[in-house]
Amino acid sequence: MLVLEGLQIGYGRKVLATLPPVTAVAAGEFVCLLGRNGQGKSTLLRTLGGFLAPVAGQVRLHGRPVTALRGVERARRIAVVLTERPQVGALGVMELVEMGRQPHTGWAGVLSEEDRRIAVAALDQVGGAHLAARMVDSLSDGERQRVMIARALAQQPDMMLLDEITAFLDLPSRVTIIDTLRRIAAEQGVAIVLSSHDLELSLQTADRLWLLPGGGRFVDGAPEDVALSGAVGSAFDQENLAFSLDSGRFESAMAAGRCVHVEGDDVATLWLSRALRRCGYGLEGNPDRAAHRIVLAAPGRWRIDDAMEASTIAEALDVLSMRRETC
Ligand SMILES: Nc1ncnc2c1ncn2[C@@H]1O[C@H](COP(=O)(O)OP(=O)(O)OP(=O)(O)O)[C@@H](O)[C@H]1O
Repeated sequence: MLVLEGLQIGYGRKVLATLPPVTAVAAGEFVCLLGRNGQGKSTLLRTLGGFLAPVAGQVRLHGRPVTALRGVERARRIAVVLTERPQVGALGVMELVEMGRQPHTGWAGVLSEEDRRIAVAALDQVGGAHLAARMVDSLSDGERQRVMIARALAQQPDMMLLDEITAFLDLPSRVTIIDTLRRIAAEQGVAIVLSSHDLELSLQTADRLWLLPGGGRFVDGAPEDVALSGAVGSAFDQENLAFSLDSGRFESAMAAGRCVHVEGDDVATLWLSRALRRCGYGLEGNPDRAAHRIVLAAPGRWRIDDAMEASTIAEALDVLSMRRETC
């Protein structure tokens, strides 16, 4: 559906990223775009939508350059959701969502029963049905974000470009919205590119990850391949923070020299690992590479094979009120 040919994004002579000769996105794919502040996520989204000319190369949607799409045709094919607060004046929520149908109405702009049904369903899909009678300027940031996503869904576009749309949402809402978008991509064949700072959620949910690690580079792959390649770490790691391949999370880099291996099949193993991380320990999957080995011998009971740091580790374990087993 979407083909990026020899694309370079940026402004004037300033090139932010150079993409491979050909990058294609199929209908139904859900792509998460990651990168630190200022690496070019919004610039890439604007370029994909045809709102900004590429420094080099071309973006084609169904074979046509996106820069050649105009007015209604662009609005039928491409929906864009930004984090910025829209200047909509005194507008009702339902009116705003129904605006998503405008590219599909005739020249008179009259909504049919079907248009209204689609708008209602779109608001429902983002869990916003209860907001239908509200005014847009009375909504919280998170509520407004749902309504903007609903408007984009009502547009029934071929491609959705979403720029940090989950920034204002609480965790359950973020997960729900991402699940909804994934489902819509798959069921309705919409290509979705979503920029995000939520690395862990993106790693878990994206069909594909696009990473802008800086230095003009662009990394494209399955989330697991991108993580295993070390690209996530090299893009985000800093002195006090490192991406752990063992846990798939960012961890305090201070932990690197204090590696422990935790053994046990109880759910407490997970929570013990978290407590240890918080206390500055790194988790190591391979016991031979760990400085200390902690064994959860039975529910609520633990022992440390290496006595050297037993007292410090004991402090971490105290958090869980676990009883030490003498060995
Ligand atoms: N119109 C412009 N002209 C020149 N440079 C620009 C313009 N707009 C943005 N930039 C610069 O391009 C770089 C990339 O900006 P962009 O907004 O795409 O980054 P981003 O990855 O989306 O960042 P963030 O995570 O902070 O939103 C930044 O250095 C920014 O200052």
